Amino acid sequence: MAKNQKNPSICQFGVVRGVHAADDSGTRVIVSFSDEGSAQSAFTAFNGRRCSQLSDRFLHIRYSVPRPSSPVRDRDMVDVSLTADELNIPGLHLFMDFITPKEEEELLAAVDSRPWISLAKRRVQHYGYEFCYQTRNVDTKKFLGGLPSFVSPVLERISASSLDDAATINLDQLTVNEYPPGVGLSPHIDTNSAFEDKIFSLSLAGPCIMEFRRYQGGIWQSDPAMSKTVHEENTENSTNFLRRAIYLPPRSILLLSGEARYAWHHYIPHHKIDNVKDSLIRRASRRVSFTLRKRQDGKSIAVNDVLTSSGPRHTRARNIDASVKRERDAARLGKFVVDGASDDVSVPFNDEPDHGRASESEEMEEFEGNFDQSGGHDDTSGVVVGRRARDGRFVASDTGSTTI
Ligand SMILES: O=C(O)CCC(=O)C(=O)O
Ligand SMILES: [Fe+2]
Repeated sequence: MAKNQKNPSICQFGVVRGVHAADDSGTRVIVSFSDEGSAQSAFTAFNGRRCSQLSDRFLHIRYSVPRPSSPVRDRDMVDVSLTADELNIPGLHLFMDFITPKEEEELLAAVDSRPWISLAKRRVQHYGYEFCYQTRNVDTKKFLGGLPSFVSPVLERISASSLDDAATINLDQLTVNEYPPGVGLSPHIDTNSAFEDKIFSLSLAGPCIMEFRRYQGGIWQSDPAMSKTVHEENTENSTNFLRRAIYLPPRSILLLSGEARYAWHHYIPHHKIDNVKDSLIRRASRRVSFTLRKRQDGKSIAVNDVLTSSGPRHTRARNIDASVKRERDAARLGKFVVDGASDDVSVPFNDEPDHGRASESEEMEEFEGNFDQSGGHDDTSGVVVGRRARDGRFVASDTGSTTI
């Protein structure tokens, strides 16, 4: 903005560290000052005023300030892996481009032509068996019929894949989840007694990251002879856990089995933007996932399946028969033996976001939110919008300027 009589120059308010387009619309620009006072002065001078160089149109300005990084924020950061090898959780596999873009389109069209069930924050569809969110179990009385034909190509590909004994898995339950940007899933382990070992999750339409937590004290043993006494503990309040995260691009399929399925809680952070290898990647206008599972046939017994009580943050362990469970699980799956913690105590499955610490991506989301308020939402899903500098500041991808 040139200096003239009507419009002062932005440079007169302080050191400008960068000016760059906020998006492709050509109507929004980000000006980065070296300090907040300068931004505040520029805001006061320009906001709501006409701009002669823009045909006397009004300027609408908002500004954001990076939060200082704190120990809490550092703790919140977790490196996001791009491959299962890098993530290094036994039993977890990620296959890129499992389906083609055309197949993805067809799957989305198929579910969009069918009725969605609206939960608090996201929409779902169930096929095969209905999943009950109160009990976190399938309702065996509600057999909805075989899986629909639109999912057959996916099932065939799973069977034909090199996955361990994939051909023998008769997947019979499908949950379709649709997540708007900013909506994730709380930490949980899919109920043991409801589903068999292998759980597949196909990502469509947009990316997200999935995080994993393994509470300390547990060791995964494939040798049943190494059985130990299992004590119960509510892991919900424990902060003593390992964390890992992996990036799930659209058209990839994730397989959780063994340790990954039983010993690690998985969840999707409630982010609009994910920090992946120091790139900030915007979530799409939606992410749709197909979670494919095999219902337990009732012969296997699992214990400590967690039921959600009336309060969202309370869990209740259903102790069926720990010794039977240990034997069966050991024989069938290997054993997750825990010193001082039960193996299947899950944080309740609910649809509400975690109201915990703000994550470093959420800081960026506040910034992002400011632009959303000023209108003109563009769906630049999966687009790298910038990167996170070591000192915690957001750096835009095109100019390298620090935004305010
Ligand atoms: O959306 C996903 O990929 C995961 C869904 C999930 O974890 C579940 O339905 O249990
Ligand atoms: Fe799950």
